[in-house]
Amino acid sequence: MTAAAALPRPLGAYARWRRTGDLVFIAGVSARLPSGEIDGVLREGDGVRHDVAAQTRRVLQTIDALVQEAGGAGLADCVDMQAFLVRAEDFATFNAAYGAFFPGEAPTRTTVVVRALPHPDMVVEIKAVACVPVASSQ
Ligand SMILES: O=C(O)C/C=C/C(=O)C(=O)O
Repeated sequence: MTAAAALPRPLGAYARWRRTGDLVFIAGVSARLPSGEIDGVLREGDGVRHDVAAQTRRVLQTIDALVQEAGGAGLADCVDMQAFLVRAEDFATFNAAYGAFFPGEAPTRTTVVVRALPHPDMVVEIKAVACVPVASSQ
């Protein structure tokens, strides 16, 4: 399976990524799977629990694949991230899951808490900017 086939489709009229010069802009990514299901959603009886660590890992794996689709190496090319959380109390868990992906130099990052994301089962979304020199992506 190619990386492109394993990626979720956009939910609307936007590109998953766009390049301008050496910069690749990655549209906001959630834990949505190519099947349309959302990772990290645990149904328990009548209730539902959202695993922010699982969602964060899935989001970063998807960003990694998108950077590769754009011709880059993956997450290591990311220079900036903006993260959106639905619950401020998820920050520590989110931060730990996120940090495991960047043991060395990390991108700049801004995290904000929002009232809601496009689907009620999404608790984290991240958008990214990667630097992928044109010469290295051809
Ligand atoms: O791709 C996702 O699952 C996240 C969705 C984002 C949007 O639809 C959007 O930011 O407009």
